[in-house]
Amino acid sequence: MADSFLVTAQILDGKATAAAIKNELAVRVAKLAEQGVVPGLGTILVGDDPGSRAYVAGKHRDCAAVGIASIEVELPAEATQDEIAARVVELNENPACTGFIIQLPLPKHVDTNEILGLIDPAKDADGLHPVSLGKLVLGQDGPLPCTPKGCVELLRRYDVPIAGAHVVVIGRGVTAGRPMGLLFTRRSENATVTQCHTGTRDLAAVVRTGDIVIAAAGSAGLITADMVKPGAVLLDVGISRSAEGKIVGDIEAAAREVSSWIAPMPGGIGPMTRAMLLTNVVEAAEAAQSAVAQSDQAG
Ligand SMILES: Nc1nc(=O)c2c([nH]1)NC[C@@H]1CN(c3ccc(C(=O)N[C@@H](CCC(=O)O)C(=O)O)cc3)C=[N+]21
Repeated sequence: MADSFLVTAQILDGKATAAAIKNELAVRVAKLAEQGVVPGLGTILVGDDPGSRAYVAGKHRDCAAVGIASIEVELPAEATQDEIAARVVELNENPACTGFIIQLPLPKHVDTNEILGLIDPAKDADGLHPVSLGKLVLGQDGPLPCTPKGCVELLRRYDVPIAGAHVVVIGRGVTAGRPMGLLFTRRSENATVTQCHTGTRDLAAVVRTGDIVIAAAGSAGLITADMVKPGAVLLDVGISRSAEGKIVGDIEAAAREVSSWIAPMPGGIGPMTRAMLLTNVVEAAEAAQSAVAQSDQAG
């Protein structure tokens, strides 16, 4: 009954969940340390966009909290393709760096795909290397893109059912929308996904069919309350800034009154994305360590 949802949605608290995940990771990092392994996250930041700088700083704070070492590479906005490529190769070869990311977007004069393709797939912490995305398509194990992985993890930790749900994704960007559809349609998630984008003819009609609506368009207030099926679960992934510099999501505030659960922006998927980056770094270090232990045993 629609009326039963005319109450404010319960919050999928990404900040609290990310904090719990970080506590779990700290234990795993301590175990690795006992075996002499210290995971190290590298970041490459090009230019001085204040938003990007703040995200990268947040990632390094997270690392410190969990016991992961961090390696910060910064380049000016004018850095050439070759200069950026050289720093990627450097991190590929640096044994202290077990995983790294290139903060996106890169300046316009840079060929982003070429740079992403230079990352050693074994050190791809973001799951955005073509090999990692290919593995996701093929159903092979590999690092998963952090934002979609964070969406699945948040829903799981609140016992929101995913299997069989109709998930409507709005957006097809490489970090969020595109891999979102790939993740939610895996056998292990088993959702039915409709991927919407700027070419979608009647967005409102499609969104209204969603049991779970994941808004990753980066268009402030795009999803309005009237588009939401009563009782739907909403994940707000889009990030824009208002004229006053406030963070605004893709989902208008009034939509909370019709939904059952919402991951708000901020406080929802952003912190989960960061927690999944740490998770990818720890998982890769654990996999490398157990491979070493096994070959030691084989003698
Ligand atoms: N290679 C690459 N990988 C990324 O994962 C990546 C990227 N490039 N470029 C930019 C986007 C954006 N992104 C965010 C992560 C966390 C928050 C986050 O934690 N936000 C807080 C608010 C932070 C604040 O107050 O500024 C929140 O939602 O509560 C936001 C945005 C990762 N991205």
